[in-house]
Amino acid sequence: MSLRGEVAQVSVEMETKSPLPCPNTVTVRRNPHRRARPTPSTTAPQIPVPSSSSSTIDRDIPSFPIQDILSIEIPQKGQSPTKPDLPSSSSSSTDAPVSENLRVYLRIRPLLPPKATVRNGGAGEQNHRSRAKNAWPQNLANKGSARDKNAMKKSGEACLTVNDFQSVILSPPLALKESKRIKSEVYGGFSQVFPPDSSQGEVYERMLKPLVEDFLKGKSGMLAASGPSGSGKTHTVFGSPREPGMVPLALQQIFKQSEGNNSETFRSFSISIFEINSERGKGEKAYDLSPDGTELSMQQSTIKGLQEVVISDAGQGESLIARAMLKRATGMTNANSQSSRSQCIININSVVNKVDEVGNNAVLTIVDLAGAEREKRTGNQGTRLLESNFINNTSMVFGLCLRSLLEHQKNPKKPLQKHFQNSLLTKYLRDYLEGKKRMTLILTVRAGAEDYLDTSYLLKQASPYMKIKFNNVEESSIKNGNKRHVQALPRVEQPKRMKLSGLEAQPEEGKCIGEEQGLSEEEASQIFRLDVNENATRKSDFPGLAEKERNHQIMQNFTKAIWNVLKEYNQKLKVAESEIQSLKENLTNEKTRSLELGKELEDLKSCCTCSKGLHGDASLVKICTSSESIVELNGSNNVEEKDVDLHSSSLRASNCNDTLGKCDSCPRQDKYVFSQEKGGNFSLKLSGFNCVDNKQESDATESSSDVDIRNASRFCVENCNQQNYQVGDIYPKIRHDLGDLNESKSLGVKYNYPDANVTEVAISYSRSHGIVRDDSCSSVELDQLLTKEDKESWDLPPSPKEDAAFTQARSGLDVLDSEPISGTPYRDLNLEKLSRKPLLASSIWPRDCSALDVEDGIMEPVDLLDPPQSQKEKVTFTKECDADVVPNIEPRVDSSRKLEKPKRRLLPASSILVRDFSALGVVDDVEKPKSNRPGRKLAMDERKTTQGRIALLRLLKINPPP
Ligand SMILES: Nc1ncnc2c1ncn2[C@@H]1O[C@H](COP(=O)(O)OP(=O)(O)OP(=O)(O)O)[C@@H](O)[C@H]1O
Repeated sequence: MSLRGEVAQVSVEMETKSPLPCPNTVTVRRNPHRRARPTPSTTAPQIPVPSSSSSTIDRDIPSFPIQDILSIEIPQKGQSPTKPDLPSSSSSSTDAPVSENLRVYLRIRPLLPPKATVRNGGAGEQNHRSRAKNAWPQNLANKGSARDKNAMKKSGEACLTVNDFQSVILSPPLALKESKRIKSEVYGGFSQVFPPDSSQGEVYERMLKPLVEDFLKGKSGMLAASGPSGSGKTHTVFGSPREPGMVPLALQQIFKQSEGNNSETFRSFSISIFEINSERGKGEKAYDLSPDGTELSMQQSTIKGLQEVVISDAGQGESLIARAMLKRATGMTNANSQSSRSQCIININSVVNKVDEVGNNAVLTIVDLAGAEREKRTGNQGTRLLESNFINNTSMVFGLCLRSLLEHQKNPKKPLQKHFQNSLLTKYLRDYLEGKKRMTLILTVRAGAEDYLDTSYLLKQASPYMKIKFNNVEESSIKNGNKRHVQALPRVEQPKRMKLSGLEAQPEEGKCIGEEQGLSEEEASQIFRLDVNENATRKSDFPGLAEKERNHQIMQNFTKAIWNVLKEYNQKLKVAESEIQSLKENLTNEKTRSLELGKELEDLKSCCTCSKGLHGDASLVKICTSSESIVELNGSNNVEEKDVDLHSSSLRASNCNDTLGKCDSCPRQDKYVFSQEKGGNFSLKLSGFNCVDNKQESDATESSSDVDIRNASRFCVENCNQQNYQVGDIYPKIRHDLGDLNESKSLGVKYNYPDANVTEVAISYSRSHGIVRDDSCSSVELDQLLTKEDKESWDLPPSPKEDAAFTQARSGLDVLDSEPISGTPYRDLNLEKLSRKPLLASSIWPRDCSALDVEDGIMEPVDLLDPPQSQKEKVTFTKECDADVVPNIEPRVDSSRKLEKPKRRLLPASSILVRDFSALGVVDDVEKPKSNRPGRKLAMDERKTTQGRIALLRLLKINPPP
């Protein structure tokens, strides 16, 4: 086809397909076989396209980001091509919210350390070389193919090369290329890519200067540096003395520019700087890095207690920053010898005070994020690893917030996730992360082959961020004259403003605040004075700020004072608590002690009352004698003391738990039965005694209540051991003629109550008539009470244990008084009176005999088993009368009991009996043996020979009977 023919065809096609008028000039390609790319625009920037000669190099590049390139804002004529998207704050004059894209910058850290650079022939030369090495496509476009190959060889060391001022090419290392077939990728859309040889000044000019300019116009903004560990974030933000970073450069510009401002406008600046870190990975904490900084707290998105230090020139600001950097948490890792372990936030605050109106506050925030770390790369372990987790987590949350914002902006139906809640940093930067305020990101990367993974991850993660838009509410508010934005700055707690009118106002203010805080006037004024002094030392050229600062200090001092007061109270409270605790313990101890004492008392009482012998709580009732005799009640205080008619009376007591009973089985009513009733009462019934002697039963039974025991060798008192009741002591009323009773004495007989643990002992015997004892008493127990001689003389089975056993048994005896062999002497004792006064157990023989007094004609008791030493008369009597009968027991006197001297005590019958006998001097009459064993009788006779008898025997020897 001829050229003319081609042109004609094109013309026809255009006429038929396009309704638009035909352009004046039409370019027709000579080579029709090649598809022409759509021409975006005649004014499109000259995008350098790699020539075909570089096809071998770009073989692996998957696709050229043509769409991204096409979406780039086309710079207007005259605009610097290196600033394609620099914001123009004055561009928008409408009242609608200013919407702009998030600016993302990329800075590549040089591969070689700066020192090496210097050694290799100077920074300028090296920078040139570095640029030549990495800045693509300039290298390829400008140099020859041989040099290109060389460059590529060298670039084998680097994974990242600059594609153009807005894009980079990420090439995997050879190993990965071959094994995983990973291809090179182009990442574009950056606001600006800073090649490794970019200076700090360049970066500042392109990246931060526009923000600072806006800041000076009252617009807040934020720059955040993000990237892997050791990629140069801190270097970019703070720099070094030789290469000052963004913050110092910004400060310089701020003060330089504000100097030339309108004199009507007072502008003051302050700096606050703090860090957020996590000690050992546990929780996040914020610390103020300013000179007097302490730990900070955060409420919602507001940091509380953060100090704002007023600065009047850049130098002040720089030195403040330098000091803060010394306080910042850093650590050594394989990736960075001085790796930041915290997120650092610097706020440069600007307060504009115009003469007639309150100006707009603006904040320029610069954030140096701690770099994301891979364990393999950093070699972190232990605490460092925990810190890494915190750092990575914060980076992740930061990224999630931006992603969520992007998705929400793409599809407004998708709710904006509240990822910001997951870290302090994102909480603090909430407004920025929710697209309400302008934000700028700078990504720093290392271009080394070993950094491929880190770099790739960062680029992949960050490349969508560029599409995020900010609806700059703040800016539109300013334009509308709306001052709400001042409140919209949540970062630093605004101190309360206070109105002052000269010096006179000072004490008033102090007082007022004191009242407010609940402090005394003196304290308040003192604090206020302190505050004023402190304030006075501060350099402040700006009255508004000075006032603000002063008020802030006042509040701070008050807070401290209150804190101290609270601390003191807290300490006092603790002391009081500990005192209460100790008192409680004492109380518990005392209670326990009193319980124990109570128990002891109970035990003692029960011991004293011998109540155990009768079913637990039951009282022991002792009957000593017949209707004329004494009724003694042992034990329970609940026993109502009454006059007792032994034949019909009953004693009542509460607390008796056992079943009452009556000894119905007893055939005779001459026995005293102690029994208990159901319902807690007990009663004492006089039922007489059922005293029978095995051999003289008939005599005993027939003799009714008057038992003549003269012929009885043994009297057995029947123990009515019915099921639920016990016979207490049963003492037969033994009536005998005094003259018939030659010798008698009382001993204890051990009663063994089967249902009770305690035994009671009461024995009465008359030498001449035998023994009165309980049938139920085991022979062993009885044996323990009696001596061998007794047994022999009384015809009892011999005991293997003899005296020792007796002594042993004696020690545990609870003894009831023995029944006296009553007779005339009894009547001498004013029995009527005695019978109306029952004795307590403690006064009963043998335990308390020693304590008995002789009063009202009552004879003193003689404890035959344990005679008191003081009573010689009785002891003597016993010896004289019963030297061979009475068990050889050493008298034992309980000294503790001696102390108690009851006034009037009832005498045990036994003692009376003994006394009576001693008085009667009836020794010889004992010679009438009642034993039914002749041999024994003889032996006794031999032993008990009296003088009369000896004389009689002599006579018989001299004159033997025929
Ligand atoms: N553009 C640069 N030019 C020269 N030196 C640089 C550059 N970027 C970084 N460095 C040097 O690299 C080292 C590590 O940089 P820097 O501490 O800023 O890394 P970082 O990203 O802050 O690391 P981290 O997250 O662990 O704190 C420093 O010694 C710094 O001087």
